[in-house]
Amino acid sequence: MKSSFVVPTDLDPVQRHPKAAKAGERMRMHNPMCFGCGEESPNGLRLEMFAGEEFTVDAAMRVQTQFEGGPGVIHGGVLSTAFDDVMGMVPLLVGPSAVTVHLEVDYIKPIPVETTLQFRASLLGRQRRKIYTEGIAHYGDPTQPVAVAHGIFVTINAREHFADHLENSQLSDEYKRRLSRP
Ligand SMILES: CCCCCCCCCCCC(=O)SCCNC(=O)CCNC(=O)[C@H](O)C(C)(C)COP(=O)(O)OP(=O)(O)OC[C@H]1O[C@@H](n2cnc3c(N)ncnc32)[C@H](O)[C@@H]1OP(=O)(O)O
Repeated sequence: MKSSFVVPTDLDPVQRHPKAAKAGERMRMHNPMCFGCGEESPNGLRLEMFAGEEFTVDAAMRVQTQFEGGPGVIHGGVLSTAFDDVMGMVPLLVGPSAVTVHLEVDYIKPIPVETTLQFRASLLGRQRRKIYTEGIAHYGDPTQPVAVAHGIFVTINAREHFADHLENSQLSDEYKRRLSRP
């Protein structure tokens, strides 16, 4: 079944945040311990994200043998994790931190292990705190996606949102210093 994801028509205007990464620049990790993009996450995907033109984010992921789900092909949950993280960087082009409230994936073709997937995430629109995004994954030809995802991210006040959970972070001391309540 194809996606039933609906973007509202009464969207708010958006502008690229003046401090957002420029096209071609690597985007900053939101958390070094993030399973998706954190450079210090011991077993994470370690995705490197690059800002694209307008409101797009690009990333590549080698499908390691340990990502196997069905015999010889990627696990669907690993793919959705990658989508979540790549699309989760789109709000940072607009400005605010945001977290996933809705994520859906259409799996179009089996994706063999030991291939390299290219991701492109795009902003579909913003309405109040909701940021609507789309992601595609392909092997090199964006017109032939092997999977397509849609996600809604809701902006948060990171200091408040994570305040009760900092103790659990693998970087708890660092976060308590940066984000704890005054
Ligand atoms: C250090 C830097 C870190 C930076 C952090 C960067 C992280 C990126 C990492 C990757 C992303 C993740 O994995 S994030 C991890 C997974 N996600 C989460 O843990 C989020 C859990 N959910 C929540 O905590 C909560 O639902 C919040 C805070 C997001 C929203 O709650 P709230 O503040 O009470 O707001 P609420 O009124 O409910 O919702 C606001 C608007 O969103 C809509 N909305 C809410 N849920 C949904 C939904 N499922 N589908 C559609 N729409 C929804 C509401 O209708 C409303 O629209 P309207 O009334 O305006 O029409």
